[in-house]
Amino acid sequence: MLEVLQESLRKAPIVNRGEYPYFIHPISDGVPSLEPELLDEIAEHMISIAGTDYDRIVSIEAMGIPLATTLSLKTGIPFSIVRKRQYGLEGEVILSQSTGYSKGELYINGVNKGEKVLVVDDVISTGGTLKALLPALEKMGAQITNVIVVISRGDGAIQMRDMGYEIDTLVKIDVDQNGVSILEVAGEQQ
Ligand SMILES: O=P(O)(O)OC[C@H]1O[C@H](OP(=O)(O)OP(=O)(O)O)[C@H](O)[C@@H]1O
Ligand SMILES: Nc1nc2[nH]cnc2c(=O)[nH]1
Repeated sequence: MLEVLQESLRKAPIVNRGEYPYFIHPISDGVPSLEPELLDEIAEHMISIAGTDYDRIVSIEAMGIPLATTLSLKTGIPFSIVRKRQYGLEGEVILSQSTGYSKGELYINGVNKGEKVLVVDDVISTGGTLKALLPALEKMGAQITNVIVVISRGDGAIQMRDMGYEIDTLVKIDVDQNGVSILEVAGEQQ
């Protein structure tokens, strides 16, 4: 299951961002090369979880973009990207994002009241990004059908469950100076 993803994670190099051991991977960084085979495997798995009964795919710049694009091409469903840049359009919603290594503002445009949305992203770590985004989408009147994140590190997904949000993750990993260890793969018994 998810063999291409697992193989690529085993090869991921680590760099330090301050105290934070940061893994570098095609899905989370677009580096060194994002292969169609990997995008296809992930998008097919996401569709097997979420189906296609939603009006919009929502993801976050930068590395949500290839995931949302692949899903959109496969499903024919449009997507909106939550940006780190302000546009000042009517209805734009501003929220504060905090991750293990950065803080900043996010700007939501294009999500309409009453829409069913699928939220996808590349990584959940502290959960800071989704803790800000999911309540904001609900406040805008969106109905979140599924939230799917490719790579889970740390306990962000568990914290989100305690807040009442179920996050599907494809692979759970641990990261230290030596590399990535795969702890759990979706659909596989441990
Ligand atoms: O669970 P969290 O601690 O919030 O971390 C997860 C977030 O971190 C990454 O984004 P990043 O802000 O690094 O942006 P990028 O996609 O532009 O690299 C990732 O795409 C998530 O959005
Ligand atoms: N690429 C990458 N993205 C992340 N988002 C949260 N943690 C990480 C990490 O270690 N690497």
